[in-house]
Amino acid sequence: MLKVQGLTGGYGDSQVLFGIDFEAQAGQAVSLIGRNGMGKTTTVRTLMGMLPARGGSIELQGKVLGRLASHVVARLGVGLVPEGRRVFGSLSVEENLVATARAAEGRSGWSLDRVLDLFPRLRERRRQSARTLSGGEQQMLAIGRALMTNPQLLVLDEATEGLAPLIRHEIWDCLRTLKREGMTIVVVDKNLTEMASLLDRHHIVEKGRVVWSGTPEELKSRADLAHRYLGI
Ligand SMILES: Nc1ncnc2c1ncn2[C@@H]1O[C@H](COP(=O)(O)OP(=O)(O)OP(=O)(O)O)[C@@H](O)[C@H]1O
Repeated sequence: MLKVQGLTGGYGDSQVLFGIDFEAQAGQAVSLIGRNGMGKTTTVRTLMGMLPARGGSIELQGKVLGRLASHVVARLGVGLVPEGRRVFGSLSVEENLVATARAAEGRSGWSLDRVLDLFPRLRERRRQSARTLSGGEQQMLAIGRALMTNPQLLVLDEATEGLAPLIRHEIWDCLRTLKREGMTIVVVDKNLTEMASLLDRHHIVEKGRVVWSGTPEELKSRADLAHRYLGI
């Protein structure tokens, strides 16, 4: 479904990615983990076409991305839940969701009703402006908004950052539901224990490269890796 090989990139003169390799099979959930500043968000931005890939390749269902504009990447079926949520504060919950809606081509897709079924809290607050929502509710809205684009691949950058444990659990539950329904998911996150039951594979990013990949069980048995690359 998604295959990233030897991806290089960065900002202006500063190279951040030195050869990122990872893949997600259809229906799998995988992570990019690693300490701050190692290139996870830069990988996500490059994947989404927000930064140009300088070298290497990104393939989504056999189509080559990497030099496509972000709206084209979105149209090809990649939904982003960006770091910092970025909901439209002055719009209502419902307006935020409808703003990104795009019909699924030939698939039974996400509708406003289906997103509000997934997040009953958003249904209760559908007429409220997004800025009046709690952080957790804004995160749900950011996920709902990405779903409204009817993605085949959902990419979440620090979706649980700064949220209370109960809300984090709701978000992980929702991602498990989406995975059961066949969604392919890439998450950047720090909560290794909470992610374990969702993920098929972790990828550790260190200085712009994927230096290790394996299952959550394998990572758990390698205290040396957690210490060396994750600072725990
Ligand atoms: N807009 C930018 N312009 C220039 N350099 C940037 C920009 N954004 C990030 N960087 C640099 O790129 C490097 C990788 O940052 P990135 O945000 O990808 O790290 P990360 O692994 O996602 O960590 P974090 O958890 O802190 O977001 C860092 O050295 C950072 O300072």
